[in-house]
Amino acid sequence: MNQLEIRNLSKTYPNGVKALNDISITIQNGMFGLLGPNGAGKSSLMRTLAMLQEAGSGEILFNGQDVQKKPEQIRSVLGYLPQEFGVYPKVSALDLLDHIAVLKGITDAAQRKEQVHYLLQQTNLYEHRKKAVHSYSGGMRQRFGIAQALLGEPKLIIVDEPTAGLDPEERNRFLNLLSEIGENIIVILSTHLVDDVFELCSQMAIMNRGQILVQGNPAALTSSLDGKIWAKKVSKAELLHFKEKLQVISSKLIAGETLIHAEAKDLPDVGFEQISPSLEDFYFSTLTSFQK
Ligand SMILES: Nc1ncnc2c1ncn2[C@@H]1O[C@H](COP(=O)(O)OP(=O)(O)OP(=O)(O)O)[C@@H](O)[C@H]1O
Repeated sequence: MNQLEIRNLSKTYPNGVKALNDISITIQNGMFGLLGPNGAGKSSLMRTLAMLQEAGSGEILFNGQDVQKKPEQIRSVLGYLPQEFGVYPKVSALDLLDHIAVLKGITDAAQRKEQVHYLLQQTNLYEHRKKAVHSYSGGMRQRFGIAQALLGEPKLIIVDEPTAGLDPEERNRFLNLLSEIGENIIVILSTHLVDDVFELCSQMAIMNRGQILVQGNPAALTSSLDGKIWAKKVSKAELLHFKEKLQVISSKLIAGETLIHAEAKDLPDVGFEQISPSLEDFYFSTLTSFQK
């Protein structure tokens, strides 16, 4: 079992933005989802864990080893798929993967060939291996991103917003691939897509303004709201009224009508219907109570 321990991690950028504010969390094998709105600090945490930037203070331990004191030890067991993978040169997936494998220190040619071929197959890119990566679709590029992150058999994979811009079929294929990988290593998935976390992750945390607000198992966190979520379709005027009067956690336009979800122990008002909570309700409930 691998273990990543983050202790009292803080990071302030030179412009004064405190992107990480005393974060402590322990993560073990499996898929770990990190949810939070734009600007919450997810990417800052991912980049710090991937050792692309230094933390201001705090400790990161991987399997008991202090990562910041011995960065080369974690680099050798780390795979990282950034939010934007940059521009690909006009070379084939096969050649590019082979080249990245060399950079990752896999110097034995036979071993490299075996790993590159295996990963192209695992990510369903084998038949497209001779095509240039820059000609790939968004989903294929993301799968290529995972193939390169998996080179060197890492024990920790960090994936930042991987399904943004993918169509539903490509998204499914990508998520299935991630969940296969997540069985034996730690996979940290940073996203603002609540569904991705619910479908895939056994553990999760919600982050906002540089802090971890809550962590746990997605289904258990969701059921902590059992009996407390109420829904009603409302007009614009009613929306304002209810926002003042009740703990409205979300409002959504559905087929031209506004559907609100409110959190309350008992029936909040006439016309509200009790519904089973979703992880999205838990997410909005957490963010709403934090903002108050
Ligand atoms: N290099 C930087 N210099 C200064 N401020 C930064 C830098 N990178 C991020 N920030 C700021 O730090 C805060 C956290 O940003 P971060 O990108 O980590 O959030 P995020 O949760 O990943 O958001 P998003 O989903 O939009 O990527 C934001 O206020 C952002 O503007």
